[in-house]
Amino acid sequence: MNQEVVRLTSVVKTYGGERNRVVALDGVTMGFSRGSFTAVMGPSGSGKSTFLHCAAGLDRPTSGSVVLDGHELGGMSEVALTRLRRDSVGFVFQAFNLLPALNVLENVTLPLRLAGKRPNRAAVDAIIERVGLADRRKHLPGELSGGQQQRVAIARALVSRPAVLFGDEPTGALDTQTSLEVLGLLRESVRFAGQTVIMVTHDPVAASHADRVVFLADGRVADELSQPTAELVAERMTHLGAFAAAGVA
Ligand SMILES: Nc1ncnc2c1ncn2[C@@H]1O[C@H](COP(=O)(O)OP(=O)(O)OP(=O)(O)O)[C@@H](O)[C@H]1O
Repeated sequence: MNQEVVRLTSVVKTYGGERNRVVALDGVTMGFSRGSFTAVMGPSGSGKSTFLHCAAGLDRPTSGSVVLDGHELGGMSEVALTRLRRDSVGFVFQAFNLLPALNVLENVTLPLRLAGKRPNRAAVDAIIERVGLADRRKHLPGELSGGQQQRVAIARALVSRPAVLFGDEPTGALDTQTSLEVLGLLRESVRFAGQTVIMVTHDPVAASHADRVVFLADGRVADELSQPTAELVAERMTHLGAFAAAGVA
């Protein structure tokens, strides 16, 4: 089934006023099917974060439409939007954003408890097991490695069974080996649990774990790659001037 979970149509997002207008997204049209893993790449300032915020209902486009999990976000009230984000969206950031005084189990179940839902013990245990932290359930974040903390954040994002998991540089703070573990976990959640993942990254190796890479440049979709390899992704990025501009290549 190739049902779309997120669709952006002609999305424009501008910041500033008459005199200092910045066009962050300049007519982006893009769909994401259920159970797909997409990486979003592009040079610095190309609109990746803005895209993520608009697609996830954290920010409203200036014009155009965003449909998330069957809901057109345009006409929704703030309350309805908050509820939709809570029920349909999971987030994983570069910074793990765990609560330091809560243990693994408490951090993972926090979104459910905040939503007034009683956590299903078996389901929570299963997700903690899936991220490989069954023997760390009572540990505090400060007692875990960076990779383990990010795995807690992923478990927390997945526990409410979101329609989409959004990642904003989820491996940005991790070393190469730990990044691979975290990417493997995301890949697994797509392959075996049918999770939809949309991840912004600067790293061609991270992007190569996705099914598809979408390249943004100047707020527009500049290119797309299916079944990417790190080499092909790096080559496309070089074409977009990303690495040259960043002084990487
Ligand atoms: N709150 C804001 N106010 C004004 N301009 C903004 C704001 N947020 C982003 N921009 C501008 O919009 C454009 C796109 O920014 P965005 O952060 O989406 O890019 P990005 O691709 O995520 O960049 P990076 O890779 O450096 O994080 C940039 O020119 C940026 O300066």
